Amino acid sequence: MKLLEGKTVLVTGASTGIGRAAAIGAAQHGANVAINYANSDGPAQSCVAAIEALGQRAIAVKGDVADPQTAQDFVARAVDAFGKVDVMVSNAGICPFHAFLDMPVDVVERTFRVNLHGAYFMVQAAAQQMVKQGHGGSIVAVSSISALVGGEYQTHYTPTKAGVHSLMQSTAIALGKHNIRCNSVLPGTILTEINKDDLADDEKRRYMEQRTPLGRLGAPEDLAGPIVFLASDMAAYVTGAALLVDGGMYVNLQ
Ligand SMILES: NC(=O)C1=CN([C@@H]2O[C@H](COP(=O)(O)OP(=O)(O)OC[C@H]3O[C@@H](n4cnc5c(N)ncnc54)[C@H](O)[C@@H]3O)[C@@H](O)[C@H]2O)C=CC1
Ligand SMILES: C[C@H](O)[C@@H]1OC(=O)[C@H](O)[C@@H]1O
Repeated sequence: MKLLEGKTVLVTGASTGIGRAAAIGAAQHGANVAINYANSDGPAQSCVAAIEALGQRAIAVKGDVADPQTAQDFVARAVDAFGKVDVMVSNAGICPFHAFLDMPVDVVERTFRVNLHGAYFMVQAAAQQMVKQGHGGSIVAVSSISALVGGEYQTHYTPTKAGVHSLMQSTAIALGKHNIRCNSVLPGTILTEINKDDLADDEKRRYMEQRTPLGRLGAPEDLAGPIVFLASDMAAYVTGAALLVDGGMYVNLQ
């Protein structure tokens, strides 16, 4: 069964990792997909090609989500290409691991701007378009297990993920009257570019694996199903929710 047949899905930060898996997962479920990306064109074009190989349409739009204008441009380009916006997956994020006491100001500010401001303006731009269209929509934000627990080298990052989770709770209220649902996914530790260096430390990686009741760290594709579900009408009465996708890591105290 295809859960997103005929829908237009937008995904930010979709040239790699969880965003790419979500974009391809949406296409596997019948959606046309617009992806936002920040850096090199090659990975974004590869994602577009993977979607087209599934028989769906795709566009890639370059832009830094920290700039509010990027959100307006991304939504406008998606509407030009596909006529509407049904789903926004706000995924783009950074996590430059760093100790707290000597954290550089520019690292804090950039992390806040990309992860939290970026999500805010993307969600707002998508919601403005959905309200104009008048037939509801679904917004899924990629928050984190880090919205619920801390990290010694993530003092600038975990507040942004708590903020994204909180943003979905408040926008669920603000947008419910328009039948726009807002939910977040809270991934645990997923093997992607964002933590490649951090998990190159074998001891740390083994520790994280051992903390996970399912016995392995996650793959980007582990997020595709939960994101597609929340985006789809299968979740028609789900809004303001946060879905942990962490192999059980959060509940594993001892
Ligand atoms: N990998 C993990 O263990 C977890 C990741 N997350 C979140 O998942 C999301 C995706 O990250 P991953 O797939 O893991 O890593 P990733 O590094 O593969 O993906 C992040 C994407 O965001 C893009 N991006 C970064 N800054 C951007 C900007 N200013 N404008 C537009 N795009 C930008 C990157 O180019 C990249 O494609 C992030 O929000 C991250 O915080 C949440 C929990 C766990
Ligand atoms: C980047 C980290 O490995 C990852 O990011 C998160 O949000 C998780 O909590 C992991 O720490």
